[in-house]
Order: sequence, then C-alpha cells, then structure tokens
Amino acid sequence: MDDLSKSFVPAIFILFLICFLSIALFLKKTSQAIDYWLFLGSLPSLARNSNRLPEWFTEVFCSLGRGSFFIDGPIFSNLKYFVTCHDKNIEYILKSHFNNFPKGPDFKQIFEPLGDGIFNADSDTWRVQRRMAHTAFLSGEFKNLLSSMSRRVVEDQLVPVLVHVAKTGTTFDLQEMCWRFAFDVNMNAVFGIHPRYLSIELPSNDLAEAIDVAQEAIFYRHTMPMLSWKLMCLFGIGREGEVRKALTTINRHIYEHISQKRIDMSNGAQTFDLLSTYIKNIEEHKRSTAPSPHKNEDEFLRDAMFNLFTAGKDTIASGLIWFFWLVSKTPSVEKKIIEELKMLMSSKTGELLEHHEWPWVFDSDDINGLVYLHAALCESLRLYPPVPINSKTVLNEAVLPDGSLVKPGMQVLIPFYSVGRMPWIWGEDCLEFRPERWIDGDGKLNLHENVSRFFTFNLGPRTCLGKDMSFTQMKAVVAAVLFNFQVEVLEGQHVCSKPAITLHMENGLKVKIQKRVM
Ligand code: HEM
Repeated sequence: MDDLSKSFVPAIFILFLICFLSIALFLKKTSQAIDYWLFLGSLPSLARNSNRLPEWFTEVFCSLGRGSFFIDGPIFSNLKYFVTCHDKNIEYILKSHFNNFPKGPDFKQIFEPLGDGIFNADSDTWRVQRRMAHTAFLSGEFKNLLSSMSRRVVEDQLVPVLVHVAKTGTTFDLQEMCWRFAFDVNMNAVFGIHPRYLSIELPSNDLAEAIDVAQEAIFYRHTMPMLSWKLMCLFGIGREGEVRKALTTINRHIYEHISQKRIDMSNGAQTFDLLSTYIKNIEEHKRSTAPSPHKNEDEFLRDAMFNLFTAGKDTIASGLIWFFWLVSKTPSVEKKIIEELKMLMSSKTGELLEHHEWPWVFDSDDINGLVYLHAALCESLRLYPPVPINSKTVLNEAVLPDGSLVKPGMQVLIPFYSVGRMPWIWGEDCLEFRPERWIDGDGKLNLHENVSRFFTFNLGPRTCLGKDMSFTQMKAVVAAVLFNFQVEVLEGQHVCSKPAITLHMENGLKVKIQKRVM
C-alpha cells in the first residue's frame, strides 16, 4: 500500500464512523422528543429550556408517553439527570428508599446561603433539625398563635389595603400583595415580629429585598457550571457579588432578632413563635446532661430560622396567586366558594346576608372545615405546585419500579408540576381546574384517594412540616378576598411562570377590585 492509501484508509474509516454516529444520534434525537447532539448530549436542549423547566419536562413526558427519561450531559462530563414523574418511582425515591436518595453535596453547595438548616441538611444534621421543627410545629400554642395571627394580618393589614384600592379604583399587582402578606405572617410565626410590610404605603423592606436577591442567585447557580459561579463568588462579581451583600443584610437582621428575643425572654415575655420555641428547647437541653448538638447556638438558630422563614414565605405567596388566577378563569368555582362562605356566615351569625357588616373577616377555626374551599386549594396546588421540582442525588445503584437504572452520583429530578398534569395519573381532564375531583359522593373530602398521587407537599420522611399552617393562611386570605371583593383580572396580560425555585408569575397579576354585592 502506498503512503497516500495508508493515510486515506483511517480517514475514510473515521468519516464513516462519524456519518454512522450522526445518523444514529439523529434518529435518537427524532425519536426521543429531546435533542441529542454529538459530543454535547442533551445540554443544548437543557440550556434552551432552562427558563421553563417545569413546562418543558411536562412536554417531554407527554410526547414520550411515559413517566421517566434521562438527560445526558456532554460526552466527557459526568452530568446525567434522571427525570421522573412516575408515581411508583416517586414513592420509592421519597419514601420507601429514602436513605438512598439524599439531597447530596451539590445541593448543599448551591444552597449554601441556607447554611445547615433543614432544607440543606442530610442524615444526622437533618434528623436533629427535623425533630426540633416537628416538635415546634405540633405545639398547641404555636397552632393557636398561627390561626389568630393569620386572622389578625388579614383583618388589620390585607383587608384595609384592599378596601383602599377598591375605593380608589387603582390597578395593582395581586402577586405583590400575596408576597407582602406571606412575608408578614411568616415574620410573625418565625420571629414574633410585626413588620407591616403589607400596608397602604407599600413600604420597602431591606430584608425582603435581600432574600429575593439571594433566592434569584441560587436559582441561576442551577443553570451554570459550578466552577463559573464559584469563581464569581470568589471575586464577588455579578450576581454572586449581590448575594454577598444580601447575605450580610439577612444575617444582620436575623442575628438582631435572635439577641432581642433572648432579651425579651429573659425579661419574662411569653411568646410562642418558632424562634422562642427553639431557644427554650436549647435551654432545656443545656439543663440536661446530654452534650449539646450545636457547635454555635446562634449560628444554629440563624440557619434554622432562615430556612423556616423562606420555606413558608414564597410557597404561600405562590399557592395564593395561582389560585386567584385559576378562580378568575373559572367563575363556576368562584360561585361555589362564595356560596359556601355565605352559608358559613349565616350559620355563624344568624344574620341575613344583606345586613352583614362589610368588610367581613372569618375566624380561621371556622373556615378550616370548609370542604369546597379546601378542595379548590388542593386542585390549584396540584396544577401549580409552589415547589415545582424536587431534586435528589443517588447514593447506591438502584433499579426503580419502572425498570430505570440509576447510578451513584446521578441527579434525580422530580417535577411535581408535571405529576399534576399527566393524563395517566389524573385522567384525561387533568388540565381542568375541577375541585370536585377532591370531593366524594357524600360531599366529603376524599384526600385518601389522592394521597398516592398528590405530591405537592412532598412525601415520606421529608414531608412538608408546614402543610396545615399553609392551608390556614391561604384559607384566611381567600375567604376575605373573595367574600368581600370582586376581583377583575385585567385583560391582555401574559401570565407565565418565572424561572425560580418557587413557582411565581413572571409579570405579576394586575387586577382591579370592587366591593362585592351579594
Ligand atoms: C403551599 C405551601 C407549601 C408547599 C406547597 C410546601 C411544599 C414543600 C415541599 C415540596 C417540601 C420538600 C422540599 C425538599 O425536600 O426540598 C417542603 C418541605 C418543608 N416545608 Fe413546606 N411547603 C409549603 C409551605 C410551608 C410552610 C408555610 C412552612 C412553614 C414554615 C413549611 C415548612 C417546611 C419545612 C420545614 C420543610 C422541610 C422538611 C424536611 O426537609 O424535613 N412549608 N415543603
């Protein structure tokens, strides 16, 4: 063979191989509803859809017609995601084989502003946090505080603001009101503080703003290679520079609240917020002989409180805003909610509706038992789960109930958003807002039937601790708003979700309200 042929043969072989791989990969691309590129894997698809992951995952599941798929990163990277909305897989990962699916080291680094708080912790650190939080949430005093405080914030802050905008006929952003409400209620519940962020003047609040900055940066960390945001963090530039400043503000506020609380408690103040409960718990522990589980008490309290606060604030606001939007598009549901509230009011007061005082605020204990309102909230949380995607890391290789093989170090993504939108889980009418699916033939809530497919509050040992608290707060707001006001969502708005860890609206929800005439 001459020299020319010698160099031609390998070149032709390589060309043939490339053609073969390209055709194979092209075929894979067209059959999988998610692009697969030579060398790059599915990274281009992931990047293109990174600002609409919940919607994109839902589209992929529907076009594949099955509940799981893999996303491969570039050929030489170890990036590999397993995405699943298969109900049996979810139960396996979150419940029956919970220990094999921790949050993992990457999660902890991305969410490092949360410190060692409950969201960011695994194994023993998590167990300590979970035990303390569980005790605090279950206490009768805390539950009482929560229901009286939800009513107070609605009565003293939310309703007066809404009466004001109704009288002036002003257009306003309902999402912002929900944010402000959730901020105030959770400051009360966690720190025992009354910031009045929700008031007619719509004041600014540096803590609220700093938390938003930190949360946004955490979200964008998910979309970048770790090395790049870590370098930005090291040099304090871009979003990472803003996070540094935001964290200084957040820490200053939280440490101030902790030391003020200690002073108040040593002066004999009786408070039942979560911070007080934690401090009492730590003091009791010190009196026992057991070694303290906390290296630095204030740091422990800072992490614990910051986690509890962020857990409650954004989720409640998100749950509320999508609910109001769905109700505005479904007048039949609104009508039934108002009928239920009217009946409650008449039964409580014996008054004729025409004579009731306006605005009217319900007691949390009374509205907690309303069946249709509860069903409507569950239905909205199914379609718009405030935490749209949960993520876990695989510890040991496992074969999941649908036969998928997951390997150590792989990231598992569970899009709760998609779970609520799969016809094979919720039926062909899964995209309809139909609270009736939560009510049985006897007119009672059939939560039991939905327990194995409604994952909005997570499942298993890490189930949300604030579920009851969330319903109490959301019902208090919904009852006050819908019973007293007619909410008109302005036409022509583009309502879509914002890329974030919790599901918010990108452009808010502009509304006008007026007094409801019964
Ligand atoms: C509609 C409102 C809410 C929804 C949909 C919701 C949903 C969730 C979800 C999906 C998780 C699991 C997160 C994960 O594993 O990373 C979670 C955990 C948690 N939630 Fe909620 N949540 C809501 C409101 C609240 C409120 C008001 C609180 C009270 C402060 C709260 C406290 C917690 C806590 C402490 C955890 C951590 C549980 C653990 O890791 O052991 N949540 N929640």
